[in-house]
Amino acid sequence: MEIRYESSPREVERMNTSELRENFLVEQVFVEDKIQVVYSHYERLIVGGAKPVNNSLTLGTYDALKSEYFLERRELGAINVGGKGYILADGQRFDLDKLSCLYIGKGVKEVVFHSEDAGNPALFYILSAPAHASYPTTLYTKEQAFPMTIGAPETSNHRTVYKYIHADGIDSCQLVMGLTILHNGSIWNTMPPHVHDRRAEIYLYFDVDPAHGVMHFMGKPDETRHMWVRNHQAIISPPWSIHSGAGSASYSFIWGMGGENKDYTDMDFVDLNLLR
Ligand SMILES: O=C[C@H](O)[C@@H](O)CC(=O)C(=O)O
Ligand SMILES: [Zn+2]
Repeated sequence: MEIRYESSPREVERMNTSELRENFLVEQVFVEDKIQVVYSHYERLIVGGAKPVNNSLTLGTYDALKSEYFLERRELGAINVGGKGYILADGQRFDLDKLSCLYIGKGVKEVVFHSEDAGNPALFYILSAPAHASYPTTLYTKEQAFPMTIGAPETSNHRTVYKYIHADGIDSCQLVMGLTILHNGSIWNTMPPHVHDRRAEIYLYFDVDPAHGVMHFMGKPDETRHMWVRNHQAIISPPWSIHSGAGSASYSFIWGMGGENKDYTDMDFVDLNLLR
């Protein structure tokens, strides 16, 4: 498991492209027949992916956690961005079509990821946060996820937001998770941008055409930086940073957070005149 430490706004101001990418971009989330994870010291979020193809994949624990099993002191959300699959949580089976989300609570000892069809494997995106209590393991399909359409074609940010794990959705300790689908022809996510110093956020870009990409913007609103991001890559966004992107074509992304509250609407919007 790779460990990523925090960087201060002062450090980020001085980073060049490769330093920004080393600190904030996760280049490979899905590796065939592996569970791949990165431990971020921002809110101690663990981000990663499980891509079972020829075998099922069991979520083991990691040295850095000093725990008997992964979810001993953690909770986890998994969203499938690939073909049909299922997850066994202590033996109980949950089927996940593309864009279904499974929340797995603290205390579940065995988590196993399966694909239905090796020819079209499931891609389980994983986000996990420390947890102090156990909430029920719960599945939401995309249809259950409170779709909300925002933005407009005129501003190239027309998009539908699906909220799965949050204050009014699936219960959790601190994990918040959902996804956003850009409408055809719209390219901007989270524009106008916002910050929420109470929560760190992690993005996974998906359904990005391989011939295209997304320019992702981060940094303090008056000190922005950018990174070119491809399909199935993740971005770690510090609490003080904006997180926004413009694609060379439409795309989708999963957003997930941990921190002080689970209130999706708690965002401090940035006046576009103040961006630098
Ligand atoms: O804090 C919330 C997250 O940044 C995302 O929900 C924003 C988003 O999906 C969007 O505006 O497109
Ligand atoms: Zn946000």
